[in-house]
Amino acid sequence: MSSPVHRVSLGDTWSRQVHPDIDSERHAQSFDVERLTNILDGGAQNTACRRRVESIIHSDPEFSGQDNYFMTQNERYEAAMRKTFHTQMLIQRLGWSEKESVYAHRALSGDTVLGVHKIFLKALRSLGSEEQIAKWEPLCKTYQIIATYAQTELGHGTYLQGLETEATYDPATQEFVIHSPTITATKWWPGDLGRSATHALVLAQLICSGARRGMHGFIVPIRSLQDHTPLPGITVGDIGPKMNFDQLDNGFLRLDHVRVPRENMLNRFAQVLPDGTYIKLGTEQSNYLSMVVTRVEILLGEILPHLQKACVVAVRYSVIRRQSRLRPSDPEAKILDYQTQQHKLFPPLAMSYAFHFLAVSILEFFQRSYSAILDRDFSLLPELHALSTGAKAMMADFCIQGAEMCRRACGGHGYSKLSGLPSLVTRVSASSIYEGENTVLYLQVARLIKDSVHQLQTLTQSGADQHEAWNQTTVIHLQAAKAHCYYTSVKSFSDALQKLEDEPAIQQVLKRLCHLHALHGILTNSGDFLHDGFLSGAQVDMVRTAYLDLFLLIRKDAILLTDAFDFTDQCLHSALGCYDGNVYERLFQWAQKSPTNTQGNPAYEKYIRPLLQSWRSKL
Ligand SMILES: CCCCCCCCCC(=O)SCCNC(=O)CCNC(=O)[C@H](O)C(C)(C)COP(=O)(O)OP(=O)(O)OC[C@H]1O[C@@H](n2cnc3c(N)ncnc32)[C@H](O)[C@@H]1OP(=O)(O)O
Ligand SMILES: Cc1cc2nc3c(=O)[nH]c(=O)nc-3n(C[C@H](O)[C@H](O)[C@H](O)COP(=O)(O)OP(=O)(O)OC[C@H]3O[C@@H](n4cnc5c(N)ncnc54)[C@H](O)[C@@H]3O)c2cc1C
Repeated sequence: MSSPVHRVSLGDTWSRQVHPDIDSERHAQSFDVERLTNILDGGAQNTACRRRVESIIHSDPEFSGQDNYFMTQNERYEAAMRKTFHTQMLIQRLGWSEKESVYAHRALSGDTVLGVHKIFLKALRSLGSEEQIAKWEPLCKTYQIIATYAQTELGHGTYLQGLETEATYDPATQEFVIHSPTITATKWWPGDLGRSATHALVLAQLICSGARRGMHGFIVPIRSLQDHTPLPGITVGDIGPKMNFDQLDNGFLRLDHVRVPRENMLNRFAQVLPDGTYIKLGTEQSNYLSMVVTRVEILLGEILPHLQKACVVAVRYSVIRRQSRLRPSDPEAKILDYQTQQHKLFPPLAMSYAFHFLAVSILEFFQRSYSAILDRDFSLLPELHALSTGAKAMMADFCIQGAEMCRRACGGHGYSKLSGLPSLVTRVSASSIYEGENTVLYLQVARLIKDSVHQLQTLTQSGADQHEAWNQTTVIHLQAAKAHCYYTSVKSFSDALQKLEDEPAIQQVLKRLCHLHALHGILTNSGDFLHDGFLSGAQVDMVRTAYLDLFLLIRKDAILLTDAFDFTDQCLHSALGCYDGNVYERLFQWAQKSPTNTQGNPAYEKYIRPLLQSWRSKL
């Protein structure tokens, strides 16, 4: 079967010939892959639009990422900035919409920068007044300024009430004096801050009329728009090498009594009048809204694609890799035919779909409730906060675990950067931390849950201090929150399947994944189900049997289920995961490009040759 006509191949020697071992997996199609792709995209028009964008991106050498694996941090940053620049030029020249720029980001596998500039823009729209949006939004959208979101400090990331950066109002000049009073007040981590941003939304403790008013956002110029040098009172730089995100200049920022006009405090939910009078227009947590917005948006845009791509690479590789024999008389087996390999890969594959439908349902809830919240009707904010924090924590956890399982399922070649899997694992690993550390976010959800409350009440009634009682029950709260979040992922998957009545073949295939996802959740937590008598041992055995029986049905559709994500080979950037399955030829050819093979051996003359000769000196 030839590649689908829309597919943008790597265009190298092996793209023209599909390996028979993967070709055979695409012959007996039990469902229409193209229709499933359309469902994942939210409609056939979106699929067509996405592919047009991908075709433009992949046909332009400016966007090539083929040398990424061999680059230094500096080279990665410059290459990512080049792609970001050219993407912005394309958007301006072709008049691309927000949707098309999202598709461009996907095509480039997030190998761009200025992502936090977009977070600044969302925070401006959430926390800024209409006047402030009217002033700063055009400057942002046309990149007349480059902004970052500077909340986390060296000393605090989770506990926002502990942030030390101060914004003291001076009624004499109607300015805020923004200052980093201690070393731990240094802003630390904000993306695009280290070398790119000209402005920062600095989250600081507001002090006015002699009182501390909590965390508010202040737009602070940090670099000259003429020559990009730091402005007076600003110390700024890059925080150094990280586990991944090499292309991103996460930075540090110290402010030495930097003055900004009163109009630079984002004032949708609070105002400071010229005389310093503070007027609260929202709740204590209104200024936390920007984090809710980002948590909802990164589910589909940043976190989930890493798991989906890891599944595509590992499943495709698992029908090419043959190792050992199922029976002595058989040819070597495709490793995907081993039950243990299915046990490694099918739960993450099922999660890749479950989390897609969960994230879509949360995005829909967000779109229904956001405008009301902006109008200061906060009735839906607690639910939105609980949903977004729970989903972000759970999806981050399972995408990290699942991507790592996919990497380990590919043996030695999964350890090679050329597989694309180590980069997926180390990049998605950040998602358990950014936009809120997972444990802390789960505990935000746990406020909703019965058993843990019972324990809390027992402790409080026995005289324990309320805060100590909370701390002494947080492990059980965490378990309850995780169970609750997993349940919501099964429920939203099941609800989504109800809407597929007119696609029976797709509904049936996805129903198997939904059942697998649910049964996997029970099996990995069977102790809890046995503990409170919800299931007997015999019933857990039935769960295991049903779980393993599903493998046989899912196995025949596995390649098609990964094809449906419709990632291009360039986007996967993997010698193991290309559509055509020619793994070994690509691994060998890509390795030749490594500088270790093209720049000679610097150690030979200095060390290897003397070492090889050293025995002579003993004679
Ligand atoms: C290339 C792109 C790469 C991907 C993007 C990377 C970008 C990364 C950007 C960042 O990382 S920005 C920094 C993100 N930092 C955080 O998310 C900080 C996490 N910490 C918090 O969210 C809060 O400090 C925490 C919820 C942990 C505690 O809040 P509080 O210290 O105010 O105390 P508390 O837990 O008692 O919450 C007080 C009330 O606020 C409510 N609340 C807390 N957070 C809220 C929220 N976000 N929205 C609405 N309500 C919220 C909370 O439910 C509670 O309501 P109730 O009293 O009615 O129960
Ligand atoms: C790649 C990346 C990009 C980032 N980008 C940005 C950005 O653009 N802008 C920005 O402002 N920040 C950014 N951050 C910072 C990020 O938001 C913080 O690191 C995150 O909020 C966690 O805070 P922390 O690092 O201080 O960890 P801590 O809060 O110190 O957490 C450390 C440990 O303490 C535990 N802990 C903390 N509080 C509690 C509690 N109340 N109860 C129980 N346990 C607790 C946590 O569970 C965790 O195990 C980024 C971080 C990364 C890794």
